[in-house]
Amino acid sequence: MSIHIVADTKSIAPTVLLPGDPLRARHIAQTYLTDVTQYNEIRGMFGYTGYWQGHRVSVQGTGMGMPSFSIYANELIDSYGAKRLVRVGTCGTMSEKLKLKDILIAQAADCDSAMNTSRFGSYQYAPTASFELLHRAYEHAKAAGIGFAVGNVFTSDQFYDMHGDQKKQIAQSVGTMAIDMETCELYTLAHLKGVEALTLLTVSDSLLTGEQVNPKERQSTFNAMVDIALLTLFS
Ligand SMILES: O=P(O)(O)O[C@H]1O[C@H](CO)[C@@H](O)[C@H]1O
Ligand SMILES: O=c1cc[nH]c(=O)[nH]1
Repeated sequence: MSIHIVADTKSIAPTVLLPGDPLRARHIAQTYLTDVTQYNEIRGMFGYTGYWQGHRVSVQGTGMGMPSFSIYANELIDSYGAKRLVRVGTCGTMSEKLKLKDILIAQAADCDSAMNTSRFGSYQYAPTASFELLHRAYEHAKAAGIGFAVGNVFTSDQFYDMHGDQKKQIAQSVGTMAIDMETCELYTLAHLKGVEALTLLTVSDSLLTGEQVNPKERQSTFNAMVDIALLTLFS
């Protein structure tokens, strides 16, 4: 048991999928897993454990932003023994190479959050994915013939940012492809705690054109990302 996840120690698998939206956690559990049990409902941040093709896996909603994400990732690792964490999220594209509904396999995360400044001071740490998971995700995405790219994500503290245009320009100048709000914390914690981590992000909107995936289409595009995540983890 931990403060924000109230579950038996053994009720969470060592491999955990992490969507921001707890309803996406429920969708993944209902669509992909068998023998599912719901282990958490504290604060509506649903968590489930079940089996995918015989492999035990959990899926835990994390909320939006690094502070919320960090609470769930810390507790999953420290109190429940999570060893492989894969974020299955959404992002806004900032690159012509990454279209609506494509998937970004995030190799590293830029960040404007104060969390790593408070950890590392002026040392500019580079939060990166686990190479092995990244490499497997790349192979599976290529074999699936889906639209995807491997590149950096900018993890921002602010969805509505008065300096958003300026930050977008900086991100684009260094080839960073998309924006989310959690990956920097996932990759940092994974390195600090010696576990494996990867982020896959479906492009839900474009910072270039203002287009958005409509809610009906969202589910099927999320499914392509979850397929890649599960194949990456278990085959
Ligand atoms: O769809 P999720 O996984 O929540 O990810 C993205 O969506 C939220 C913003 O709308 C942020 O959490 C961002 O990272
Ligand atoms: O963090 C996010 C996620 C999706 N789209 C955005 O513009 N930002």
